[in-house]
Amino acid sequence: MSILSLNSVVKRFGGLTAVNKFSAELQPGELCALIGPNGSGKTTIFNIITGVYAPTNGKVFFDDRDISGKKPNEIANLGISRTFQNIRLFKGLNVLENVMVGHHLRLKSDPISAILQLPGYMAEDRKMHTEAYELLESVNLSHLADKQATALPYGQQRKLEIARALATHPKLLLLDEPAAGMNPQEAEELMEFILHILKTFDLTIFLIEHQMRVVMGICPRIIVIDHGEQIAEGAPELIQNNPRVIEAYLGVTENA
Ligand SMILES: Nc1ncnc2c1ncn2[C@@H]1O[C@H](COP(=O)(O)OP(=O)(O)OP(=O)(O)O)[C@@H](O)[C@H]1O
Repeated sequence: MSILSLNSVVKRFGGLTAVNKFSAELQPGELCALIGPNGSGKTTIFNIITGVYAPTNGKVFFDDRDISGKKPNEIANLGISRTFQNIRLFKGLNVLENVMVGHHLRLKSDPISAILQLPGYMAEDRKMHTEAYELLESVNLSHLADKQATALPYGQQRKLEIARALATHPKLLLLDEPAAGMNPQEAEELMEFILHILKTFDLTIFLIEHQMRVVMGICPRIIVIDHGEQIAEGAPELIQNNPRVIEAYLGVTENA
């Protein structure tokens, strides 16, 4: 049974069709890439999966449940988490606190309990603190727990963003260009990091990435989109040699 299923999804912005009858299935535990030229509709697909946009047509199923057009917080609560193209860490918070913000999404106590620091809230807060630290340990970032998040080297900030997304205990993690702006050494470390969290957290990962070295290096399956339509799907060697892909994408924008 697939964990994510997109059935003939269409998204129009006025006269522009950003996504056109796009269908795809992800199996539990998969690491699958979504690639395509700039403006081909990749982020729009992530925005539809996470409820930022409702599809104009078509359906999205997660864990066999129809999530098309549901609100972002409902979808996050069902177990989908994401990172963004641009880093969105909280300035003024340290590394541990940034992860705790992710944990806060799962808090059961109401805001009044938090303001009055009632025992129930305090116990939850302590638990969250411990969990956030354990999460940092499991991704080898705990030595940075008290550092200002935005003062970290670029590659570490990217990892921290992913760690924060994991704090909500997602089943499906969407990574939007995690290697953007990374040098080869940082990209190499990111690849190891992604493989590590895939195993450790029992995840399914859907990854948008322009760095072909990263995509071809770690993703057993790749979906290619052009002008909002799926043009190819398969293992890296098949994708690399697919004439439609070469014409649409690889020959034009490959920057790895
Ligand atoms: N909110 C919006 N309103 C109008 N047009 C939009 C909106 N969001 C995206 N688009 C358009 O939809 C098309 C697909 O954009 P999208 O950002 O999904 O592409 P992408 O493949 O993620 O591109 P990139 O690789 O450059 O990030 C583009 O033509 C874009 O300009």
